[in-house]
Amino acid sequence: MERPFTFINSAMSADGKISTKKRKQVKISGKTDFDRVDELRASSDAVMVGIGTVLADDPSLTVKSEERRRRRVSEGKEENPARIVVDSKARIPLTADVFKKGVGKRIVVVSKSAPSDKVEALKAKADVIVAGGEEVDLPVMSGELKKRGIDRLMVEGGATLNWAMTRAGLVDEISVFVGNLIIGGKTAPTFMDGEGISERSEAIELDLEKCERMDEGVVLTWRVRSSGSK
Ligand SMILES: NC(=O)C1=CN([C@@H]2O[C@H](COP(=O)(O)OP(=O)(O)OC[C@H]3O[C@@H](n4cnc5c(N)ncnc54)[C@H](O)[C@@H]3O)[C@@H](O)[C@H]2O)C=CC1
Ligand SMILES: Nc1nc(O)c(N)c(N[C@@H]2O[C@H](COP(=O)(O)O)[C@@H](O)[C@H]2O)n1
Repeated sequence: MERPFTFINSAMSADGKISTKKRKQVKISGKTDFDRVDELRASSDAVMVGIGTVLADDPSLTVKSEERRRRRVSEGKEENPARIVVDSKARIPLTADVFKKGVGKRIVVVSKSAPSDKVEALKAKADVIVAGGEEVDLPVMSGELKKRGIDRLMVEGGATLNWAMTRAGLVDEISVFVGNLIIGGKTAPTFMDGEGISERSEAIELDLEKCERMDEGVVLTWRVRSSGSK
């Protein structure tokens, strides 16, 4: 099934953590990197996060630069890319910032196990896609997004969704800002959590595309070697 070109962008500490042991958001990126991320959002058709990120950070996922929002409008697009939350059980609060802030489409992807009253309530705020039985079926979701005209999809975490999307062969490219700090803590989320591998042969292979020094850190861009067919 056809799917969007999909890339993950994240910011991690030098020891691979993306937030604290209390799952509290930390500023890892510097000013230049936040600007790079804003451009990535502005040039995408959609920005996606998992429900864990919404519950932890309550992000708005909007394009911050007014100039970039204007550019999108001059190209016939909405000010912000579609904002997508992967949320099997429809746990997203109706008051989440992703609904409150900025103009543009919202999509919540739930599974059949989501309570129907909450799904109905969400329909007033977002386009609701149902994919999968217990948890969201990510390949089905990707196909549905493509059908809705999403050709370029940016995934902004968190740890569980990054792993699940990559393991499912749905990710083409990964960029990660590695900042000049150590967070530590064995329970702090890492760039990719999920189930992980037991053997080297199960590893997801990458090809390094670019390595640039930025702010007080570095941005690494990788191609995923054997991602699923588009
Ligand atoms: N530094 C950075 O760039 C970023 C850091 N974060 C941090 O990441 C943490 C949140 O990460 P997580 O708790 O791992 O949550 P997450 O944002 O990865 O969401 C995971 C949830 O998605 C749902 N889900 C639905 N279908 C799924 C499927 N098929 N496979 C996997 N998950 C599915 C599940 O409920 C799962 O618990 C927060 O602490 C946040 O601050 C989040 C985004 C970016
Ligand atoms: N790129 C990047 N660098 C950091 O240092 C970060 N802490 C994050 N966090 C991500 O940004 C989201 C916030 O988005 P809004 O500003 O609310 O639009 C947050 O949820 C993380 O996904 N990213």
